[in-house]
Amino acid sequence: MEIVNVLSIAGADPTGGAGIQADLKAIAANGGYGMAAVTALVAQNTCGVRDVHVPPTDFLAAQLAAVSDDVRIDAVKVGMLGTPEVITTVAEWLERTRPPVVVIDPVMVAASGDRLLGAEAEAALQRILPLADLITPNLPELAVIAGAPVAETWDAMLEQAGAVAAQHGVRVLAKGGHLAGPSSPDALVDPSGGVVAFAGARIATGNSHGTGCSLSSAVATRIARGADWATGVGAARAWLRESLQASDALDVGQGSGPLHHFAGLWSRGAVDGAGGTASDIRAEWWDGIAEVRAATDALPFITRLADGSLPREAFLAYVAQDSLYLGEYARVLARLSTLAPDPAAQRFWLHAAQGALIGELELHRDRLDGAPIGAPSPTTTGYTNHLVASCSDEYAVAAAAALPCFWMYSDIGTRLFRGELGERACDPEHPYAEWIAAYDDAAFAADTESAIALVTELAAAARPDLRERMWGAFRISAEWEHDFFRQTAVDGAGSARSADREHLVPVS
Ligand SMILES: Nc1ncnc2c1ncn2[C@@H]1O[C@H](COP(=O)(O)OP(=O)(O)OP(=O)(O)O)[C@@H](O)[C@H]1O
Ligand SMILES: Cc1ncc(COP(=O)(O)O)c(N)n1
Repeated sequence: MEIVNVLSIAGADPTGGAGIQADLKAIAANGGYGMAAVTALVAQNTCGVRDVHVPPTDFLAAQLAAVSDDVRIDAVKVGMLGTPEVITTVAEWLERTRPPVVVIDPVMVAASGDRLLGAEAEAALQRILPLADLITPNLPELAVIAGAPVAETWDAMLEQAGAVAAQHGVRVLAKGGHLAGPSSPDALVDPSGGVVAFAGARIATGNSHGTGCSLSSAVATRIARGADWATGVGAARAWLRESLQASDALDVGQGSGPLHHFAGLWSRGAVDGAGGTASDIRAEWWDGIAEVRAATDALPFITRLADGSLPREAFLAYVAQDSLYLGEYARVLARLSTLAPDPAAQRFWLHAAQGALIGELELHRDRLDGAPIGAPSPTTTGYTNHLVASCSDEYAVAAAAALPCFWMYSDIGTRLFRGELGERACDPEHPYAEWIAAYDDAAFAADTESAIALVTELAAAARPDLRERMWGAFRISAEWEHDFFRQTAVDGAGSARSADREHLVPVS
């Protein structure tokens, strides 16, 4: 989905709880790109308003033109307007630019009781309201617009909202935050009289500075993203309630503190869980198994494969276990294909499963000449059991478990072929020259890159707990890769499990 651009036209709150500062946070938290043109600078904090400076309206007009001359605007939220001149400036700009979504929060009085709209501007407000798709008055603001006493009951609130909606031809979200009682319901009323009620228990907190600003920005963003009005208001309210519920976790000021705009996002992992990009994860995971890789390089099986001194029996024992392993690995890869959520990943794993089966057949037929393979060793069984068990977790974990087989094998194979693990490996007379050459398979290298990209992209998009399980499964598989190479490299000093020693050929 295209990221929507949402412009707030409102006053400023240097403590960040209301006005444009709250709007920008609310827009971001609800999935939009936030922009702000400032109508008034307000010297305020959580305890109250100290001073208001309204810059010349020419300058406001210049800000608005600077935005609309350059940027596609998907929605506008209008907050504090302050003076009749500001109202006229914004109204003229709205008439000229006709943004697709306009939400006006007719801010008049701060929660602290300080006026944010001059009495003389209340009349001018009537001019701008019809330019809105939705207005979001609280009860005192609704009363001023309706020219009636403040509604004290839900029914009175609905009646006033209905009258205002019909008079100005706009939807009205009448906010019940100021109603007495244990609930804080809102009502979305359209000009033809339709009402959608939103119930909600009142949240016990003294920190509700900026709820109105934040709600109207959230609704504008949700609508710009394609929600219908009832759904958009519902989603914005759900987010607001979550943020209000968490507001006591902040420690901002002595008075009525702000909402915790990002409480939900943070708890779902956007900050501490941010694990970086796929390429960060690639580097981190590869570094994370550096010790296992170094230990694998140093195994007698690898060093003696490289220098050509590996006994034939040990080599064949390895081939037999590898063949057994690949048969099971192919099943795991095929299972990954059935778990994959998209066709590209589904195809990739199926292709990899087929590659593993072909590898198994070739090993069996060409290297072992059809001789009996025997049973899987405890190490082979342990490794494949780990892969199978990972398939009982989420797809991403199973995919992470399958990765070291590609990655470590391809890495060792390439370095072996290039002589980086011993120059003798480059000698055409090397007893395993043909085997070593087969390691340098471009198609396997390409598949390895695809597997790394697939898994690290999954990890980058994963929730923190899932990413941690992925890393755990990956790390354990890397250990098994090491053990798998080690099992045929027993030097008689008990470096492998005794059961492995019994049916594998020691190298010494
Ligand atoms: N204590 C509360 N518990 C649950 N919801 C609340 C509470 N206070 C306000 N709300 C909700 O917050 C939104 C804003 O309502 P409110 O009536 O407070 O508007 P407002 O007065 O314009 O806000 P502001 O505090 O920014 O001036 C509404 O959706 C309302 O239902
Ligand atoms: C710039 C600006 N705009 C709006 C409000 C209203 O918010 P609240 O009623 O929560 O103080 C505010 N205090 N400051």
